[in-house]
Formats: sequence, structure tokens, C-alpha cells
Amino acid sequence: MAPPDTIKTTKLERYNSYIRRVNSTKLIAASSKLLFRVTLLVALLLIFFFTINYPSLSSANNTSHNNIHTTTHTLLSSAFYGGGASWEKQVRHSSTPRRPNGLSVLVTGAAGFVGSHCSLALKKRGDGVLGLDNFNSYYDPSLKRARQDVLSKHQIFIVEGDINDDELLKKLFDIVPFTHILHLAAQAGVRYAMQNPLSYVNSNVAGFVNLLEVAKAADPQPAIVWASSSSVYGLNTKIPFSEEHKTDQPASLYAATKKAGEAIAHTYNHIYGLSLTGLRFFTVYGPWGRPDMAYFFFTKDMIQGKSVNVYVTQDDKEVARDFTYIDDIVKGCVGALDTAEKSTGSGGKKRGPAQLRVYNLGNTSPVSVRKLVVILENLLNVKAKKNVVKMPRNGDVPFTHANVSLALRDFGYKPTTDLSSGLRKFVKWYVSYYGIQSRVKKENDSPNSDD
Ligand SMILES: O=C(O)[C@H]1O[C@H](OP(=O)(O)OP(=O)(O)OC[C@H]2O[C@@H](n3ccc(=O)[nH]c3=O)[C@H](O)[C@@H]2O)[C@H](O)[C@@H](O)[C@@H]1O
Repeated sequence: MAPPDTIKTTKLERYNSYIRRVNSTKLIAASSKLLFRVTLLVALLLIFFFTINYPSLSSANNTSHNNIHTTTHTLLSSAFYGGGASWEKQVRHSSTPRRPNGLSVLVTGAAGFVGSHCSLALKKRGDGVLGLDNFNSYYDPSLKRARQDVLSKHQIFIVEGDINDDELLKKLFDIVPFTHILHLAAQAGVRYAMQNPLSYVNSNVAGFVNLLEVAKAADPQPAIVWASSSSVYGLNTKIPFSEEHKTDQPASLYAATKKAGEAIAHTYNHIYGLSLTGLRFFTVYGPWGRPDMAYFFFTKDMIQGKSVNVYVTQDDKEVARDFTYIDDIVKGCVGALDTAEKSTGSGGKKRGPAQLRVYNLGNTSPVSVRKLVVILENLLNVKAKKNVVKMPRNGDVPFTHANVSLALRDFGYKPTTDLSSGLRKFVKWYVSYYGIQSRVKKENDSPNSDD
């Protein structure tokens, strides 16, 4: 047995060791609490950063694939876009007019061909312009980014988002009382509709309805000018095509969705008093154009020595288009915006009848595809390898030809550029944009050529 002093010491030691254990347990408990909180914080931060990065990744491929399933994207992107004060500042700054009584226009599809040209024209005359574009990959997105760069040099900000994202649209209308929407975002291209039909429904029908829903609820309601298409005339044989002609024989799903857009516009005008103007564009071409269009890829293929398919009808007749130069189309769009009357509703309620219009914007002078190739041969200084083939049943129509007297009467629309002059400007842009140093350049750098 141990002496009493030793017993005391042992007890003391036991007590001290007990206290140490208690303290260390407390320490462990405290540190695990801390660890838990830190982990939670890190997890929240990760979710936040994921939310920031996710929308741009997903929207890059948005309408090129069937994305009816935009809900997750919508939630995430809304969380992101709703965020920053500097983002809101850019939105406000871009959309504020710099002239008295200037318009404040939301341009959807602003990184697109017609959208980028119209945005610049409006900004240059002092209107406020805010762009919206999802930068999808239907055609090379780097071309859209290059257009965005040009716009940003002119203080035009493009919000990266989808017209199906209603939270984002509402947010934009919360920030800016837009007077007008120029709605050009769409799934374009006639033949691609056979490959990816739902992308047309998603953008041209669902996206349009989504935009109209937000516009109808906005206070004040904006006036809307939007891109319909010459393709709505479908198999119409009366020429030139007039707005009074029937448009009930669409030859492609693309045409059917544009025709649906015109019917939907009627409904929103009728129920909610939205002022709506549909513009039927006729095969628009020019600098910064769309690579999926024939004049564009013919140029590329001819320069590369590849052959081109020149379509003829089933009974061997020429296929022709009323090719319309971009600057003429821009004048038409601006004219339509300037003559658009105010919407009459507010807060989703109609207060009186509102304006509902449809116009052809064409060139009034159709040119055959064969002639298009001849013009390009001269401009590019190359001989095309032509395959003359019967037009496949892919949604194409044999010819288009616009009567534009309505647009002339209502806003002075008068196309002034013939196909040769317009293509000369296109080719000049093409060789400079793609850095092609060749005889093409020398040919087109003559003192008479302008930009
Ligand atoms: O006016 C319109 O509404 C439409 O104009 C163009 O559609 P499209 O006229 O078919 O223009 P392209 O695809 O550039 O075709 C032009 C012409 O070249 C012909 N073509 C096309 C491709 C080809 O390989 N060979 C060929 O001869 C077509 O049949 C057509 O007659 C646009 O692509 C549509 O988005 C637009 O809505």
C-alpha cells in the first residue's frame, strides 16, 4: 500500500488528468463545430461559384439542341444575373438614350447578323440599346463574339442569356423601362429544321411567347418589332408576294414557326393591347452575315476550290431569291420602330385597341442562284465548280419576290442596293475578316469600292 502523501499525490494526478481529458473533449467538440462551420461555408462558396459559371456554359449551346428543359438553367442564371451592382450599372448605361426623346430598345439576338447591325444603327443615332443573346453554337460562336466586340466598342452591352429565361427578362424590365423591343433572336435557317425541329419550337414559339408574357406584364408595356420571314409565303405562286396574300402553305417547319409567331402576335395584341409589328425579311445578306447561308458558304467553298450545289426546281427551272442587303433591312427595322405606336395595356390589362402590323422587307428584284454564283465568280476571281442539282425536298421554296409598297407607304422603306454591289461589300468584309490575302483582295480594293 502507498503512504498517505503518495495517495494524495496520486489522487491529484488523477484529478488533473481528468480535468485534462474534460478540456481536451471540449476542445475536440469546439474544433469539430468549427470544422463543420468551415465546411458549410466552403460548400456554400462552391455552390455560389458553380452558379456563376454554369449559365454561360449551358447557354453557349442552348438553342442548337432541344432545350425545352431550361428550368434548372433559368433558376441558376437568374440567381447570377440578379446579382451584381456593376452588372446593373452596365444594363442601365447601355439602355439609356443619349438624345432627347430617344428610344430605349431591348434587342434580342444582338450578337446575330441583323441584330448587331440594328443595334449599332440605333446606338449611333443616340438611342439606348441593351442586347440579349445566348451565343448558341448553331453557327460559329466566335463570329458572334467578334460582333459583340464591335458593339462593346460602341458602349452596347449584351446580356448573355436566353429568351426562355423569364426571370432574367423580368429582371431586365425591373431595371429598365424599355420603350421598345426589337426581337431578332430566333432559330434561323430553312433546311436545318429537318435536323433539329425542336430548336425551332423552342426559340421561335416558346421563346417568343415567353418574351410576350414578360412584355405584356411590364409597366409601361413596350412596343415590339420582330423578325418574321419571307418563308411564310411558302408555296404561294402569286407574285410579287404581298402582305394580303395567303400564308397557309408553309414549306418548312421554320416557316411554320414564323407563321405561328404571326398568329401569336395577333393574340397578344388582341388580349393585352401590345403594339406588334412583324417584318418579313427576304434572304438578308451582307458583311458580318450568317455562315449557314448560301452566298456565305458558296464564297468559302469557291475560294477553297470546292464545288457548290446550285439548285433548280423539279422541272429544271431556276431557283431565285429576292436577296436583300443588310443596310436596307436596318433602315426598315428602324423605320418600323419609329412608327410603332405605344402599347395600350398596362400590368397585363388591355386599355384599348393597339397597333398590329406585318410588312415585307425585300429588295423587289429576285436573282437566280445561278446568277448569284456568276457574281461571286467575278468578285472572287475564281471559276466555280458547279453541280446543278434538283432542289431536295428540304423546306426550300422555288422563288421569293417582295412587294414592299406597304413599308414604303408607312415608313419610307426603299431598298437601294442591288445584289452585285451588296456582294462586293460582303466579299470585301469576308477577305478582311478571315485574313485572306489573295487576288480576291486586289480585285476588290479598287478605288471605287466602299465599305
Ligand atoms: O427569306 C427568308 O425568310 C429566309 O432567308 C434565308 O433562307 P433562304 O432564302 O433559303 O437562304 P439561303 O439558305 O441562303 O439560300 C439561298 C438560295 O440558295 C439555294 N441554295 C442553298 C443551298 C445550296 O447548297 N444550294 C442552293 O442553291 C436555296 O435554295 C435558295 O434559293 C435565311 O436562311 C432564313 O433564315 C430566312 O428566314
